[in-house]
Amino acid sequence: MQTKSENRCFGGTQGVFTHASKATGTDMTFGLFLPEEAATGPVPVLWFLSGLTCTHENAMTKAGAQAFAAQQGIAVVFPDTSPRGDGVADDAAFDLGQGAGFYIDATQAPWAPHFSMERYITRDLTDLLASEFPLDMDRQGITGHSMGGHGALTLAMKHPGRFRSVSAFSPICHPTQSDWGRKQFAAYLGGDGSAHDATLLMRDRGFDGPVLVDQGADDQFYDLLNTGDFAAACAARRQDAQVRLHKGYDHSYYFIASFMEDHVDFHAQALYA
Ligand SMILES: N[C@@H](CCC(=O)N[C@@H](CSC=O)C(=O)NCC(=O)O)C(=O)O
Repeated sequence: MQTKSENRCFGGTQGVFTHASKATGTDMTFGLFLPEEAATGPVPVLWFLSGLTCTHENAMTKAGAQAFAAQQGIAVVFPDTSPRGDGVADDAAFDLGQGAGFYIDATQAPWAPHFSMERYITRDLTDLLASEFPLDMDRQGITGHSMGGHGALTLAMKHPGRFRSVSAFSPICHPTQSDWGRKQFAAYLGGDGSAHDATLLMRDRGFDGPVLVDQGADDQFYDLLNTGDFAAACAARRQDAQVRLHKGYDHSYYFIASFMEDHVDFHAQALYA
């Protein structure tokens, strides 16, 4: 692992690191905010999975999570959204290929050799964080935005027992019924992505912990997200969940930053219970 940068931030440190990943077969970059408390012992960790076109940097610099994470004594990890590089497959469209890994493991050419983002997050980066940083991996929460909200909800339900709490900002909630999902599952998996659909996972499995979803009512991508389907699946399952619609807010990081405090506090409540 290589340290790319470290900056003092709200009494803690915002770092950026690169490491070789077996899952992707590439070097990967991530950001990690460590609060002051990490100097004296392991702290809980909150994952932030970013959306289409993002690197590790968007949420790290625009979401405003560090101030609230510092107040709660929680670390925040900001992974990249896909493998990258000249030898890695890509597509001209912004919603496929580099910057659009969808947090699944591709099985189809040309994506399969490098696009294993579920394995990257849940094995490689998890193992690295546990071995290199003062993090309490028994206390993990996960959140994300849009494609990253899909990643947070689906990884939480597909890996029971790993995350104590899950939240999402403007998540892609029902990708098998959306152009943000069908196209990518067809390319990466060669077909149906039902096993990676938050609404279907909620209907069939649910989550053993609290769920929080925030959605802007004036989101320009609203029709691609299907928030109502996820809310209905939560209701049918009687899931411990809040799904909130906020008038006037769009899909941007201004929306995320506006509700970040609520999300960090929501996770802190579960992580310190
Ligand atoms: N370029 C695209 C829109 C891309 C976009 O809005 N990406 C969002 C995530 S969308 C779902 O995953 C994002 O987070 N962008 C980065 C940012 O810093 O805002 C288009 O033109 O439609």
